[in-house]
Amino acid sequence: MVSVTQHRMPRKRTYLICPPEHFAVEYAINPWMDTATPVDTELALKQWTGLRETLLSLGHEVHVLPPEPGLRDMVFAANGAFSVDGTVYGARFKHPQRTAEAALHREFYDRLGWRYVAPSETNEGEGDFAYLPEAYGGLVLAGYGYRTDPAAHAEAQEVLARPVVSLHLTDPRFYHLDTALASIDDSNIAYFPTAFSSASQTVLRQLFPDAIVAADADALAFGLNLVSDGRNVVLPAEATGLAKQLAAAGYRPVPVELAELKKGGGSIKCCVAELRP
Ligand SMILES: CN(C)C(=N)NCCC[C@H](N)C(=O)O
Repeated sequence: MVSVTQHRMPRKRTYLICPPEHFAVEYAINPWMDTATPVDTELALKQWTGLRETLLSLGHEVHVLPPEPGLRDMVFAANGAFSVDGTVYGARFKHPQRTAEAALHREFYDRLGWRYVAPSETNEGEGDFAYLPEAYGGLVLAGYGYRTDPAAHAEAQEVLARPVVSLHLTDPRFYHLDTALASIDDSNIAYFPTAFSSASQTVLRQLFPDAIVAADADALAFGLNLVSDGRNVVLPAEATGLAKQLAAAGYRPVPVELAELKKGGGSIKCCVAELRP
């Protein structure tokens, strides 16, 4: 019998998502992508619609970015920017196949009237940046090793005026921070230690002694590619062990099936950008 120690309070969020109407695997820029494996775009769209309905049913505000023909990975909306307190640090994609997405995200924030800062350094938005508003007065965690250049961490710190902690990703299967680490509420995280260098593991242990540590099977099921409102944790249905750990810690796991998008190397969090006014 699991004892729940705490009742977690949700906080209403605003999200940006983009339908996988043009999703396909026509190039391979991460170890999960295989151009020989066919993609069922209709199934991807059906699963994505389930994700959208789940976010709405939890009471969140959801904006939809129109997809652009030819931009196969645009469904992974989290990579388009990173915002904190109404300031948007724009993305600059590493791979040319995704470069054009950044301007479409910029247009979205311009329409909202948010302050948008164009980056000089390569960075893939919320794929490699996470924000914890109540940790240490407001802390940014940032990944590097595969996509985002460490120089972008210093740039983000200047733009967002929040301390940025650099974390070194060392396993190519976990090529973005959000494949290996997630904020589960405003001050705590869940993560998969062995995706990080041993020095970064030490830093994470020091900063987050109460973190939930994911097992290999859940991390490989992209279990950490989750979206949490502080109580409801929307995570891939395959990550059953992590769901149990979260429930034991007082969170409410909300499993969602999104397996078709895993063929592109992403899951729930990759599809959901959080807008922080
Ligand atoms: C959690 N992840 C990895 C993301 N935040 N984004 C997914 C990007 C997938 C895309 N094919 C790419 O390789 O860029």
